[in-house]
Amino acid sequence: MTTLDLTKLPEYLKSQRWFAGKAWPIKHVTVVDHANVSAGPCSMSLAVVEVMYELGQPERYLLPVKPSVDGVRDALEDDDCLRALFDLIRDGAQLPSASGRIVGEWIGGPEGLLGLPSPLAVRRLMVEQSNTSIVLGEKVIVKIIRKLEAGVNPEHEVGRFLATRTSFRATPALLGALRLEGAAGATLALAHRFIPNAVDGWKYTLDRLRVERPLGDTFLDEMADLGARLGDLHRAFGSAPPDDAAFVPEPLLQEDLQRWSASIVGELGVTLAEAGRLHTDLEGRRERLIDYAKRLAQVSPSGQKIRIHGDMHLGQVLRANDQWLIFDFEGEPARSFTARREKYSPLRDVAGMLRSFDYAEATVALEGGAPRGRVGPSRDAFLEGYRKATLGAAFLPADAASFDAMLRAFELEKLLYEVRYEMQNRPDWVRIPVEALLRMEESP
Ligand SMILES: Nc1ncnc2c1ncn2[C@@H]1O[C@H](COP(=O)(O)OP(=O)(O)O)[C@@H](O)[C@H]1O
Ligand SMILES: O=P(O)(O)O[C@H]1O[C@H](CO)[C@@H](O[C@H]2O[C@H](CO)[C@@H](O)[C@H](O)[C@H]2O)[C@H](O)[C@H]1O
Repeated sequence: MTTLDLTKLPEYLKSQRWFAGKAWPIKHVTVVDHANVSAGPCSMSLAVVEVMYELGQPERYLLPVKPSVDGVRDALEDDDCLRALFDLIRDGAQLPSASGRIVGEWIGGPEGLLGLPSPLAVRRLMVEQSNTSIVLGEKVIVKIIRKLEAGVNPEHEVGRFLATRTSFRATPALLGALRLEGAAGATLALAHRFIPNAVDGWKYTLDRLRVERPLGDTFLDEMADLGARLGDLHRAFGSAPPDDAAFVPEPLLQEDLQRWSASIVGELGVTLAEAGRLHTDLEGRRERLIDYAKRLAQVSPSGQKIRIHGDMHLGQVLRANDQWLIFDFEGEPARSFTARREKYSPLRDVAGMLRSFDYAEATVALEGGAPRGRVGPSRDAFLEGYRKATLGAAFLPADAASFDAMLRAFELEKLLYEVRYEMQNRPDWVRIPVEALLRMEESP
């Protein structure tokens, strides 16, 4: 590639919202692969750059760039280039790159293209996100992934599995993807069906908590529905056939419970070491919390490990036409792709959503002193909906005591993740999971 001035890249990267390494001195940036795309008025290069830091692990980013007098210009500012990217996906195109190839994949069939206006109107999504999403013709949403990870992208893999191998439709359907194959291989972009007039579950719940005290029956019914949709999702994962090694359920073994328990104990150590200095009330509570994690290893194993959502919270569901849709199957951003693709107990997703109810209530309480202690019925309704939808499912633990001990341990695991996530990203919010940790310690 000739148009990319490498000396300008560190400064350029540091000015981008999606660049994760703003705090670290950059040693150098190299281009590890690139492909030139020329389509009508758009001429751009899809470059994969590797950022080496003075300290720490290197990171890779996708840079769709155009020639510019300043050295670098983001090609995603150009509507024609956004259309050209979508065309690569829709046409199942193949393009050579310097050391591999770019491959478009369309799984939406001819019906996925129905109603797409021509020319395609382009709208950028104005939300805080670590990728760049655009809406095309109000029918398709394309997420261009900025920070690239090695290995199989779970959102791509899960989207394809749900769309092609299951009847689960409570999700915006995956329509296609753009991949880079070769040594620097990665998923570069994903296209999903766009859901117009959708509100995300976090905003939806906050709005209800702000006006309804106590929460009304309609809201509780909606929470039961949400639990049922998560149950349906788990049933879809649990239905994977034996020829699908990445998805087929596996028996849950004692060693899984021991490994997960040990990992939570380890996370407890790391988290308390980091958070304990600022939140001294956490100090001295370690032993009781360790107990919750250790109880997981003592559960007698039953049920299965299946693929799960992995980062379930209210921001990962959409409310549209009085229905819930579950989306964003990326998993927890702090974990590697390999870790995010591991089969796990589905109760981990249930625990994630329960934590989100606590977050919602705490947020509204902080805004205006609305009373706490109102989300218990939502929690119960959600669990009831989940239990009904998964009655008799092979992936669930065989008895209620195991269900409760596992759920509690996974809530603790999520809480510890949240403490670390908030310390790094939103220090003002860290009190929410810290207080929940303290409450957990007090309960029987
Ligand atoms: N299929 C969709 N239909 C409508 N809105 C969507 C759809 N997918 C995502 N969104 C909106 O875009 C936002 C960002 O999408 P998301 O996939 O979470 O991106 P990121 O992984 O970069 O955070 C979501 O919070 C949601 O509001
Ligand atoms: O960016 P992602 O959506 O993949 O998830 C990360 O960020 C979430 C915050 O946006 C974080 O969720 C935590 O905060 C939510 C409220 O903003 C709350 O509903 C969740 O329960 C809480 O875990 C998520 O953990 C993190 O992975």
